[in-house]
Amino acid sequence: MRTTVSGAWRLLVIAWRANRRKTVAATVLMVAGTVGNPLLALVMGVMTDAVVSGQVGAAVWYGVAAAVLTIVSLTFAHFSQIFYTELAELAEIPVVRDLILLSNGSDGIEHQERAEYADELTVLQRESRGLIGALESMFGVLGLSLAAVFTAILLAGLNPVLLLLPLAAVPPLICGRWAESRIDRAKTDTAEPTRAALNLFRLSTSARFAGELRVFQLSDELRRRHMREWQRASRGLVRSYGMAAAVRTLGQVIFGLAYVGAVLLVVREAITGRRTIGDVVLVIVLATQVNQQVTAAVTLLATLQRMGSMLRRLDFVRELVKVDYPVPVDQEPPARLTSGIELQDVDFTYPGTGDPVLSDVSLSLPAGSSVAIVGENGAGKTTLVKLLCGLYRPTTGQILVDGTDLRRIPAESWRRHLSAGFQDFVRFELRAGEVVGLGDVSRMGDDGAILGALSRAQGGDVLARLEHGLDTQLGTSYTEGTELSGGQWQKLALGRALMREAPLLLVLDEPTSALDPQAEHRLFESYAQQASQLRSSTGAITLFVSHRFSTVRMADLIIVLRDGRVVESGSHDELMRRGGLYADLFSLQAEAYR
Ligand SMILES: Nc1ncnc2c1ncn2[C@@H]1O[C@H](COP(=O)(O)OP(=O)(O)OP(=O)(O)O)[C@@H](O)[C@H]1O
Repeated sequence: MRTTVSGAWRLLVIAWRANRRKTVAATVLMVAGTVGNPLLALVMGVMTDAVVSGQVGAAVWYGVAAAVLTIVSLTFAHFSQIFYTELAELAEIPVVRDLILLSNGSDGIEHQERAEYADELTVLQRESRGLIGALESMFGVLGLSLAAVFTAILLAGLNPVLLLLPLAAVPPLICGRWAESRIDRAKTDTAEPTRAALNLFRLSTSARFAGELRVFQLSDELRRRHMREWQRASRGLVRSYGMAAAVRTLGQVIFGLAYVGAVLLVVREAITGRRTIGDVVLVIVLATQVNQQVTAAVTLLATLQRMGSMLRRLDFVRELVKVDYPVPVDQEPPARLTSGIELQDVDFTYPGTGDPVLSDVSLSLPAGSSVAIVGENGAGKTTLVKLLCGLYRPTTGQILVDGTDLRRIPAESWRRHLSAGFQDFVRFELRAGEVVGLGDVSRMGDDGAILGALSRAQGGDVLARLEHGLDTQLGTSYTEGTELSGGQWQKLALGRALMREAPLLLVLDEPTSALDPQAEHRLFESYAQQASQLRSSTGAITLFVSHRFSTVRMADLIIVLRDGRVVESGSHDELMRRGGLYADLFSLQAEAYR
């Protein structure tokens, strides 16, 4: 019950914040519409008595009143609907905004690895569309509560025993609530197969994967898997819907028996002359209305309960993404790096997994240096990059930025001083200028800055081929959209990474994997020039991950990772002289290119 009441209250607050005038109008119309019903029953009762006793004039007036009340009941609820549908559209915005913020607005991304978070988010995304129905229910319940009070007063006036009639409404209510919780539980239990099925659906319908799916003839296999997951989810849901329907029917049957009893009671009193025919009409109409009120209340309360659960889920996810800060977050990043970034005895294990991915990593990245990280697949390179970006926190050990624990620097501030290009970059389907400009939102409209970043990213050739230059709409989601090759998309992503001209740390995690070796080489040469300027202005560190040793050798410091541990570090010449893993890998690749 608490979920329903608090859900209704929160909905009212959401509606009020969305638009006060419309909230008041919707409430007044809805209340007037529903309260008209019990009044109509009263008028019909007295009208019947007037007819029976031959008072023609009074009977006509009562008839007119009954007609007016009927029109009010029928139309006001309808007009109210116009207001709350509009309200719901407005109210949905903050809820959706909350969902987006919860998915992407938190400091780290640990929570996104957690299954319970993903499950809750799946249900939330599905349920958030139910806001229109929920607002309707909230106003409906408001009107029904008032109507129920009126009805109870009228019934008590006839015979206090009839007050038991609204009480008979309790079993259907309890049954309805139980049914709704059962459905809610089933939704949580089936969130995982639902998510898997949706992912498979997206995979099967996205143009991006179409080529691979065709070549490997995977469409049947994906369809089979999709069907299996969907059936797994549906089985659980259908079972719960069936049980819920049976229990709801049981509640209605109990009420039906009470209804018949109430009518018989007043009919018997009328036969003995203690009640008028009008009273019989009144009780028949009122009892019918109580039945309608109860049926409506069960449905409306179920919707409200569902929305209450959704809002509670939102709170749960909000709690989940909250980071507890073991140290005070009270430092700002330096304006320029003087000593650099140091990792001290850093261990890291992904949340929910057992094996450490990084162990005992101690490193010093000097201010103004370019650093390359190399290692085999799965060695932990990307993980190290994510720790430096503050997307995860070390499980033990610490990262110091010019001597300050990174945990003491607010994530927001640190990110303002970072820039990054990732291997799995995002293909934003926007205008070309925006795709690059997103790297520094404050200068998104600055074509000069965008062109500068693109030229540093060696992306001038991509722009030259676009019909409307920076204004070209990209992506296949648009009729007019131009599709780019993987390497062209990557050059724009690189441009995005180079939009911020004075970051303290620039991270390039295999940002050139889709480029040919010459393009990658040219890019890093050009970047090396820029880096030397940055070195003197901000002491920036450039950290890049690459499997191409012709690029790696240009770095001031090369770090070699193996199984999450640093096995070697030094300049190219030092590492070659040492003749260890780096020298082996370098020679192997040089051989292959010969
Ligand atoms: N989100 C995650 N949750 C759990 N384990 C993960 C996650 N991401 C990576 N791992 C594991 O951490 C290890 C290191 O992965 P990481 O991506 O850091 O390697 P990498 O050196 O960048 O590899 P590659 O060269 O293939 O990109 C791998 O064993 C991987 O399975």
